[in-house]
Amino acid sequence: MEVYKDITPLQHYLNEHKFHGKKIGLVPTMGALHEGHLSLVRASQSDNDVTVCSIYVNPTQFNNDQDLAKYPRTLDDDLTMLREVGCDAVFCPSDQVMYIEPSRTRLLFDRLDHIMEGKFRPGHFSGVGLVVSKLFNIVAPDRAYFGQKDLQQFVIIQQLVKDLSFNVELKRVPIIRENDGLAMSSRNRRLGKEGRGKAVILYKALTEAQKMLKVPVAIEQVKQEVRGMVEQAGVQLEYFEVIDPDTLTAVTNISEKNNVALCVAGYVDGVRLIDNVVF
Ligand SMILES: Nc1ncnc2c1ncn2[C@@H]1O[C@H](COP(=O)(O)OP(=O)(O)OP(=O)(O)O)[C@@H](O)[C@H]1O
Ligand SMILES: CC(C)(CO)[C@@H](O)C(=O)[O-]
Ligand code: BAL
Repeated sequence: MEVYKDITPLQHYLNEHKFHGKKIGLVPTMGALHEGHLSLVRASQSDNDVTVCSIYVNPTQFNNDQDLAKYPRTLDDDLTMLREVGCDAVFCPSDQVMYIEPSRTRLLFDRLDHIMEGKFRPGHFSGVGLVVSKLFNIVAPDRAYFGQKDLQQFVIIQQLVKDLSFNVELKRVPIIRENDGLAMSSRNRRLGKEGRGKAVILYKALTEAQKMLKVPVAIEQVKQEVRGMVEQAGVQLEYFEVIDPDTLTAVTNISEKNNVALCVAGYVDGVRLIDNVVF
């Protein structure tokens, strides 16, 4: 496996493969890898000749200094996992490589970032859009792989690709969960034993809400039940939204919709986690 910290040697490596007509898959991550990330790598491996995984904790998408400072960083273990899964190349740049000087470009996604993650993490999607654009320009992949866990991120990147004419095909990969249903997440590493026990309520609340929505019921009532369940378990609910997974618009009448996403965010002992189900 090739490991690149700088852009030019990575591009030499990629150009060689592109020259021979090889297809390139990109898996952008912030490291502290788990099975969720590896499923993205495997999806890329099955579609492409060469898979590049990027590992970069992007400061411009953090709206909270503590969240950035405490973000788990486990590069040596990450490289071992990627080697084991047979990833071809890793791009793990420093801040100096990614941002030669502080960036000034800001991206707005109109109503797409006025809700959920965008609402509660101001500036988050501007930073995501910026770093993903940089990665697309640096790697110029044929395909790029993102997890459904960050559903809003996926829809926003779809918009970015259309608006900026990036020549890349986006793939959404399903959520990988722990045995009890908790969505795998790098931030789960920050949970203590008690927090880990409480965290599963986010998934339980999503599955309960999904059951409630099988019969005609007011969405507001479902929202109240979810808030009650989550807070009863000692988890602070930030939002629970019922939306169209393709457009992110609020769903008010389930029976008229083919596709619905239930999205949740909450704080478990100070650690912010998100999850969703699409049905
Ligand atoms: N459980 C999962 N299943 C599938 N994909 C996932 C999962 N968790 C994260 N991903 C995807 O992996 C990519 C990199 O995500 P990231 O490095 O932020 O990890 P993360 O586990 O989401 O961390 P955190 O949520 O704590 O920031 C994203 O596209 C994300 O959606
Ligand atoms: C896409 C991404 C790697 C950009 O930093 C990040 O937002 C993530 O890990 O989902
Ligand atoms: N997985 C989304 C990256 C973040 O939380 O900033």
